[in-house]
Amino acid sequence: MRRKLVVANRKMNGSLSSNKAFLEGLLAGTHDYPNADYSVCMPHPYLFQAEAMLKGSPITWGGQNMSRYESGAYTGSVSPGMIKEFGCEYVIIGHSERRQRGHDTDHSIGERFEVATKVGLKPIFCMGETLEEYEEGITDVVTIRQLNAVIAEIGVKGLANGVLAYEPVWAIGTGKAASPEHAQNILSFLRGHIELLDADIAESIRILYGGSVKADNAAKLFSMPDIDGGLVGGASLNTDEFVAICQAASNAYKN
Ligand SMILES: O=C(CO)COP(=O)(O)O
Repeated sequence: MRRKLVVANRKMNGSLSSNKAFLEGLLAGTHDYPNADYSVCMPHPYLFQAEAMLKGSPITWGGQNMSRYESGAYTGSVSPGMIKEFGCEYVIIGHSERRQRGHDTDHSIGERFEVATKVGLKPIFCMGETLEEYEEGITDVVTIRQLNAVIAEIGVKGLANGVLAYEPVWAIGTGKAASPEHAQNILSFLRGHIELLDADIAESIRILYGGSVKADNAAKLFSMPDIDGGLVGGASLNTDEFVAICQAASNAYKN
């Protein structure tokens, strides 16, 4: 059975003092829920703080994006190696908030997946359809296009170095999570696609759901067989709510 993974995507939120309170609360609050994995993706300036507070604990940390280049004249960008130097386990790539503003394309995200793994980071690769695409009924076409762009870059076996996340754009920050059945259908479809290429990778890879995951819907979402955890935005800004989501993940594994 795959262990559930719950990742906080704190987006562009926090401060040294509020992060400290959150991380302390998370360390204490998840102590009794050892049956799932937890990670916190912070804005780059706070990675040093995450490392200082979480090193040696079961909770890992990660970045929210990175350049696809190793170094050079890219003002304002942060390289994979820099993120790795702060002890990160993960880096989010392909988030819709970056795709939508035209920063990231299917191809450049595939490249990021590859360079992240080269420095030992595990990419959390996000896919998902817009509301228009959902209403058109082409969620499968869109997510497979996004997934195939990464597979084209790294090969199906390369997926083993990362985590996948299905995040329908219409569910992000709206309070309208996908139904557990819809999320399960899409995750099962994506896993089935991978299975055609490599059954072992399909069986072992973790696929998360993201989009308005809250304390009150987490247990139902995590009870679905193909949902291996959550990528949590807004609810990760409230320590108690995020800990409740972690508890749901830990309980789902035990059940
Ligand atoms: O974008 C998300 C995580 O990456 C989800 O955000 P919300 O949980 O705020 O909907």
